[in-house]
Amino acid sequence: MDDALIEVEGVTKSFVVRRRAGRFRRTRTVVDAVAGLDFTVRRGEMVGYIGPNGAGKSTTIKMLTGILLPSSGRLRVAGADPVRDRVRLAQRMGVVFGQRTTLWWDLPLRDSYELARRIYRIPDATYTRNLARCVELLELEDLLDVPVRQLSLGQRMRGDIAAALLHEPEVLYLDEPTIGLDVVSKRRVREFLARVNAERGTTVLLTTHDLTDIEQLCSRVMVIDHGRVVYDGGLDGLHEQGRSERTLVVDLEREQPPIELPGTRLVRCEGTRQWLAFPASASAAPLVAALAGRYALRDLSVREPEIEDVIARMYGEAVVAV
Ligand SMILES: Nc1ncnc2c1ncn2[C@@H]1O[C@H](COP(=O)(O)OP(=O)(O)OP(=O)(O)O)[C@@H](O)[C@H]1O
Repeated sequence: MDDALIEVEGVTKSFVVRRRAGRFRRTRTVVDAVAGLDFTVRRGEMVGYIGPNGAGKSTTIKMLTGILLPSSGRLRVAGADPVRDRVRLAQRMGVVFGQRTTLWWDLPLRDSYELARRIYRIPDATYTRNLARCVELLELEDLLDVPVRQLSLGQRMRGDIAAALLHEPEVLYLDEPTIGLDVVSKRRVREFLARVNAERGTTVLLTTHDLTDIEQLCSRVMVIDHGRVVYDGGLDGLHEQGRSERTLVVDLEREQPPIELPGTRLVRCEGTRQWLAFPASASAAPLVAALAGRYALRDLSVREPEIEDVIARMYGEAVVAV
C-alpha cells in the first residue's frame, strides 16, 4: 500500500514470566501478549484500537514506539524500524499514555514544553505557532505556570496531549487518553484530536475503553483479543457483529407496570425508573416519541453500549470477522 504509514506483519511478542514455586523451585511460563498481528494504517487515518483487558493493546503501542522489541514479525512506521530507528522516528511520532504522564511532575507545564522544544530541536517559529494553537484549543493559558502535580487529571491530560504535538508528529499514539476524565474534559480532548487530524492529517491510533471516543473520532476500528486482530472495519459493522444494544433510561412521573414497547426489551424496572434495550443500529427517535405519547415522563436518556459488552456479545455469538 503506497500511503501506508504503519505496517504490522505477523508480529508476536512473548514475555517469559518466572515465579517462585516453593523454596527451591521456580516455574517458567510464557505469555503471548501479541500472537500474530497483521494490519496496516494509512496516512491520515484515525483508528480505534480496542479490546478487553490484557488483549495486547499496550504491548502493540510499545512495539510501535520502539520501547519493546517484537519476538518475531515485521513492523514498520513510515518505512522505518521503530527499535533500530528509534531516535529518528521519535521526531515523527507523539505518544500519550493516559495512565502516566510524560510531563515533569514538579515543574510548571511551560518548562516541560521548553524541554520538549530542546529534545526535539523544534524550530522557534514552529514551536511558537504550535504552542499557541494548543494553548488556545486546549484552554491551557491559565495552567502554563502551574506545577504539573497541582493539575487535575483532565488538565494534566490536556497538557500531555499538547506536549506530544509540539514537534508536529506525523503519527500520534494515544493509550486511553480520556480515562478518568469528566464529560467536559472528554469533549474538549475529542474535539481537539478531531481537529488535529482534520487540519494536519496526523495519523492517530487510539486505544480506549470508551465507545464514544471511537464513535466521535474513528471511522475504522480494530478489535484485538488474545493478541490477534479479530475485527477490522467500521463501528456500524462492529455493532452488527456484536448485536449491540443501546439503552433508554426512562424516568416516569409515577410508578408504572413494566413498559411493553415494540422494538425494545425491558431490562430493568425499579420504582419510577425503567431501562429498555434496543438495537444500537436503530434510531431512538420513534421510541422516544412513542413513550412520550403514552406516559408522563420526568426524564429520558439514551445510554451507549460499553465496549466490553459489544465485544463479549461478539464472542457470545461466535462471530469473528477480519
Ligand atoms: N512486561 C511484561 N511481562 C509479562 N507479561 C506482560 C508484560 N507486559 C504485558 N504482559 C502481559 O501481556 C498481556 C497483554 O498485555 P497488554 O498490557 O498489552 O494488554 P492491554 O490490552 O493493553 O490491557 P489493558 O486494557 O488492561 O491495558 C497481558 O496478559 C499482560 O499480563
